[in-house]
Amino acid sequence: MIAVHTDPLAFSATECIEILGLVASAPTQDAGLVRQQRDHNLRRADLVWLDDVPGADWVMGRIIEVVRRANASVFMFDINAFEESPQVACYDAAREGHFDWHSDIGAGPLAARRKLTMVVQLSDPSTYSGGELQLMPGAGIIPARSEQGAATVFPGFVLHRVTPVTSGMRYSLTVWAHGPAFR
Ligand SMILES: O=C(O)CCC(=O)C(=O)O
Ligand SMILES: [Fe+2]
Repeated sequence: MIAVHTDPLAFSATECIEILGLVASAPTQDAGLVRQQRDHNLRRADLVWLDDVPGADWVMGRIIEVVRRANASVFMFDINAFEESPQVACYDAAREGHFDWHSDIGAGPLAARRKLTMVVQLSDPSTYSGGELQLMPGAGIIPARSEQGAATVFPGFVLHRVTPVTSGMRYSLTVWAHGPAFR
């Protein structure tokens, strides 16, 4: 099975800039983990839930299209819903923004139903350093593509992390697709 799929043109640079503009005026909340635990050693990022952002409906439409395409061509998982709001995270060098190794499938009622994760790179990679999304589907580490608008899609059980941002700010959009348990 291919464990990590990239759609390099999921969003255009212009669209990413538009999303960042919408999010800039929305209130943030300190990023929690699955089940709302907060462990700053594991994750440091500010979060905006896209469902709370006026004018962002079109983003969900695109997300559904990109995830459906990736699932139909690569994963063929049984997926039936997007049950959590997409989130935009900001990892800031001033806070050593990062997210240590984790998988996205958790014990909560929603997190337990996560099947696919999609992460979209919203920032121009020339505007920050560090902040690399890395995946470990097997023994080795696979770096995600970092181009603005590129989407990385992977099963929610795959270990991944974001290395500390050392300069600038990195914004990402994360969404989960849900369905019945793997079997
Ligand atoms: O920001 C990223 O690249 C990854 C975010 C992530 O892993 C998560 O929200 O679970
Ligand atoms: Fe994650």
